[in-house]
Amino acid sequence: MSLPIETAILESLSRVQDPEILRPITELGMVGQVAVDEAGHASVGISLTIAGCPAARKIEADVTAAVAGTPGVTGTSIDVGVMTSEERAAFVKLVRGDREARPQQFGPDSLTRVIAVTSGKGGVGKSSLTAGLAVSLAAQGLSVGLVDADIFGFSIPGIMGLSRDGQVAQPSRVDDMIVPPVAHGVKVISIGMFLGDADPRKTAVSWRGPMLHRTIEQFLRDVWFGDLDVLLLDLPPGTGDVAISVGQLLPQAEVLVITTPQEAAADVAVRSALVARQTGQRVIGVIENMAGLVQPDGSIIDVFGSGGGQLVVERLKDTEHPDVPLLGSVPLSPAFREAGDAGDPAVLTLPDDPAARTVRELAGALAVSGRGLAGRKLGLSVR
Ligand SMILES: Nc1ncnc2c1ncn2[C@@H]1O[C@H](COP(=O)(O)OP(=O)(O)OP(=O)(O)O)[C@@H](O)[C@H]1O
Repeated sequence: MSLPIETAILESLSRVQDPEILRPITELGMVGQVAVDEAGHASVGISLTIAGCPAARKIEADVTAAVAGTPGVTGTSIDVGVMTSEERAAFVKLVRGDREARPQQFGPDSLTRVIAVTSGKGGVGKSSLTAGLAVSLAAQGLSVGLVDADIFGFSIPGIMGLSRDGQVAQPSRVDDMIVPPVAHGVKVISIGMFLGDADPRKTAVSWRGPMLHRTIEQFLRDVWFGDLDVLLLDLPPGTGDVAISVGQLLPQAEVLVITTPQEAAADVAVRSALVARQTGQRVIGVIENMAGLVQPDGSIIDVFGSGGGQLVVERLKDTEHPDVPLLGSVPLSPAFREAGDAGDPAVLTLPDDPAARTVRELAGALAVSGRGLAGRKLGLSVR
């Protein structure tokens, strides 16, 4: 016996996801009346959270395609409306859960693995590798968030393709819930998204410590990330206020240290790792970036020398921390840089590029290394 056509339409709509929340619109209270006349013409009502929300056009197009593609439907009319304030409040509660019961999204009891990426010097490729790891982890099916905590030097929107010609994607606001834009399957938040109409290429953020702390706190508290497998943070280079705030707010975070092969970069990278340790965070390894450039004839030029990654590892090892692995060495690659500058992460667009391949392999190793559940509260109770 075939399903009533209205049920079949709902079944089709259950495969339409809200592009920011990443859940089916049928679960989010966004589908209203579904009616089909005798000729097979379907009329479907959908309710969006706010008028003109960035995701609206995509939702409408996906709904139209899903309804039109349902067997038996001969025509479609989609009625797009906006939720009432009560419906919106119910939506926020459904998505975010009871806020009072869960005030801190990434507290020590959270099951999300938090990885902060640090470096000593600027320009060593920390943001590029953080973005590459995030995109690769998402491509492996994990639910991934990315916080650009490099407030003064934010570059994540550009690398993730969320900033084009001075226009940065904005988060949606549903009541007091801030919904981050999604790029390449990763939920991304950056101070660059809160500059209003200002062109981020010509705008500087110059804040002192308390303001920086509040911003990071707000990113972690008020931005809705949903249940993440992994949250990556792109820290500013060095050992400043943000690194200390992140250490205080996320003492359970694991820390990845990025360095170049130069000794001068290695020295400062060690210092930023030591600050992370002082706040209780665990250094899970070192990645050397901008290592040997492979020439067309197969020979390798060590533009930035060699050995910096190993040097950082040796200096971070002591009796209390005997295992600090050198997780990998990412070669210099002009194509990797061009892809990042264009906002098209090389890990997706350049499968054979040696740098992109190494970053994907590093993400694969991180995904299986997990931080484990030993010694952690799981929030379970015996009834
Ligand atoms: N392996 C690589 N090969 C070639 N270019 C690279 C590589 N890694 C990064 N780059 C390029 O180097 C430049 C600096 O990288 P990125 O912005 O990621 O550094 P950063 O350490 O985050 O700097 P800052 O902390 O100062 O923002 C970018 O143009 C990036 O595309």
